[in-house]
Amino acid sequence: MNLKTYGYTEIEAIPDGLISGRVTELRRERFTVMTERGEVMAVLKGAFYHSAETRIDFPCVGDFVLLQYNESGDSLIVTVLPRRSKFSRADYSGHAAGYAKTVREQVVATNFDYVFILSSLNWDFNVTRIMRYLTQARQSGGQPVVILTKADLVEDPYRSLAEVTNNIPDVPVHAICSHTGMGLNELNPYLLPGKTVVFLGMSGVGKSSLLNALMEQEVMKVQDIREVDSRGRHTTTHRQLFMLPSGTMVIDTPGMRELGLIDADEGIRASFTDVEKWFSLCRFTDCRHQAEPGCAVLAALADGSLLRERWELYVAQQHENKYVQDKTSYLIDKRARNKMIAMQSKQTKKNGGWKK
Ligand SMILES: Nc1nc2c(ncn2[C@@H]2O[C@H](COP(=O)(O)OP(=O)(O)OP(=O)(O)O)[C@@H](O)[C@H]2O)c(=O)[nH]1
Ligand SMILES: [Zn+2]
Repeated sequence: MNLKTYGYTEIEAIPDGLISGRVTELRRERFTVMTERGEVMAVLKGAFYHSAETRIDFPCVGDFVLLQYNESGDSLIVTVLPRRSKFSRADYSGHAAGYAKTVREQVVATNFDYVFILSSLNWDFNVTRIMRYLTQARQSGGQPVVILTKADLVEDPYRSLAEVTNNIPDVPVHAICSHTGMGLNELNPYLLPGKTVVFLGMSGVGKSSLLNALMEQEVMKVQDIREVDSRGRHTTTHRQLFMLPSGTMVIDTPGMRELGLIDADEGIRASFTDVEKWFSLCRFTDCRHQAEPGCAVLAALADGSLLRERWELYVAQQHENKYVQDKTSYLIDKRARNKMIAMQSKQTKKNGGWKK
């Protein structure tokens, strides 16, 4: 096995006794690592737990690492090599978002080349949301590509496609259908050997379906969603870095999926300083900029110093933000609930199982 297949570029010198590898899976504290000697199981060297300042320093799926190879047991990961791109999410450690004492950063995927921003062409289609993801994608260090899914569900996918292109002319946009294979060949230029892709997008947009289509087999269970409310359910297999027949890798971690819901508040703020600067000039500090007397926003709109389209885009983004936040807290609650169920069933097992 040549690790170059996995996108590895040699660093200057690997210290004696160590070999390099790429993390393909992470379950609790155990790692599956692809190395030149094949796939190995590994754990972190103890020093990690003492020296790592935050969880950012811990390896995650996609990372290139150096490890002490162990023929008869778990190998030991000693170093994480520098990352060229990464996605991280806030780690609320099981607390509700508002109550978490310390929100730590947790890295969920690294060393990818492309970020496929998936957005469904069904009724849920929303350019503003795509732009939010774009902000996130750009911050990650990967190259964004917008993919409009479920092209079979609309009469004219190219109208929406044009709408996206008009708003973000510098990013490639493709319309696809994972069921019929329509448009999939347009993705070939990105799907090169040794390259790595991550998918970013709301639950139910068709990430699993696209992965299955590209794998040319079902590796990820797709469950029916009700198109009415677009809520999808997925059962993730445990593999997290997939090797496509084309030699391209796709990283699909649970964390990456949650990221599809996380608030890109900062990104929005940074791109709307021209709008938010008016807020401090309103007479009331809690001004909602709707009909309040002395509202600087309304005045700026009236005299043209703030463009109406700009204001509407801002309001739309805020709206979307709220929706995403609600969905995020739903997920956090769900995670906490699952944890509790797991703990309870562990306890039940300890006590000799369910009484018949
Ligand atoms: N009509 C149509 N439906 C699709 C297409 N791709 C996916 N779907 C459907 O959309 C639903 C959700 O698809 P998934 O692939 O599970 O979506 P996901 O993004 O993985 O969702 P999560 O696992 O919740 O993150 C399923 O019912 C799919 O059959 C498509 O190209 N056309
Ligand atoms: Zn105001």
